[in-house]
Amino acid sequence: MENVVELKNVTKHFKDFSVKNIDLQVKQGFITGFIGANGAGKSTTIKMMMNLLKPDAGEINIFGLDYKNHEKAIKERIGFVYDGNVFFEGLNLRDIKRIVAPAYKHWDDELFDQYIETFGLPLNKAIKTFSKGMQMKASLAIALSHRAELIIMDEPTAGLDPIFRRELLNILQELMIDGSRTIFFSTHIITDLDRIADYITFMQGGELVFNQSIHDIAENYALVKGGLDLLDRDTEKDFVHIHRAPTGFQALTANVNAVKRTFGNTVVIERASLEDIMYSFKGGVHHV
Ligand SMILES: Nc1ncnc2c1ncn2[C@@H]1O[C@H](COP(=O)(O)OP(=O)(O)OP(=O)(O)O)[C@@H](O)[C@H]1O
Repeated sequence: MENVVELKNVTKHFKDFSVKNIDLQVKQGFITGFIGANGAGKSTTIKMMMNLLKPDAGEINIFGLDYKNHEKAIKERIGFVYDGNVFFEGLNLRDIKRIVAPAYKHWDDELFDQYIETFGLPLNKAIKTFSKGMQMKASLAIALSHRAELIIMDEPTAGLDPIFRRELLNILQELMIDGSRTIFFSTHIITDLDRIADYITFMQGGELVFNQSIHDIAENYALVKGGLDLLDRDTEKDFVHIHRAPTGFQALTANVNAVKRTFGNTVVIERASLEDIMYSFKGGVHHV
């Protein structure tokens, strides 16, 4: 199976905000980074993927199964890691293991002990005494100990120091070696993505802007700089966003080949970073 997660036309309305018509496929065996500004709808989308929130419309399939008929089977195969204390605060990891293990068919006690040791976590200390990084590691250890095929994480690196963060990213990368696992995680830390992501899902204002491989993004997106006299109604069609200044324009294109055809060597073309792309879309999705 190529797509582990499939969202078709998924919509969720809140009073002042909607996630609209999301079509998203998450590919098996890859790490997908989920980006978007504050309030773009990332957590809402992740909650729908986890069936913690029901969509108002659309379809969600995980491992080709729907939640209506296969919730238990799906959840067995997902590890959910998110920013916040998932556990009862007074408990320690030994208690948690006792409570959580029977819930999973593929729970592996030895693997759990191994991760606890690798992550340097104490078994007997109450979770409430754990730092944010330790809590994240505990949550990940549990996800991994039931041999989750799909790991979904909502901002797992938020609030972690750079050393912990890099350690976590290395662990995630090691998990991918056998090729069968899939990781989908949201983050605001773009350098995390440069380090480990294969695909980027970008959401803005409740809409999906794109879901593309890092390679395709680098091939297609670019920053273009040139004189204002080059812009007119036709040439502007090559851009998703244009910033005009008295000295010239800077624009983002999603089709660098079209720009080359239109402008030849009258413009300067530079690589667009993910940050450049996010910034250009900040006013909302421009349908081009
Ligand atoms: N249960 C809810 N009821 C009403 N509005 C909600 C609810 N949950 C989320 N929202 C609104 O939906 C919007 C998107 O929120 P969401 O948490 O999905 O964004 P996000 O992309 O994860 O943001 P951040 O990066 O800041 O965590 C916000 O405006 C939020 O206020």
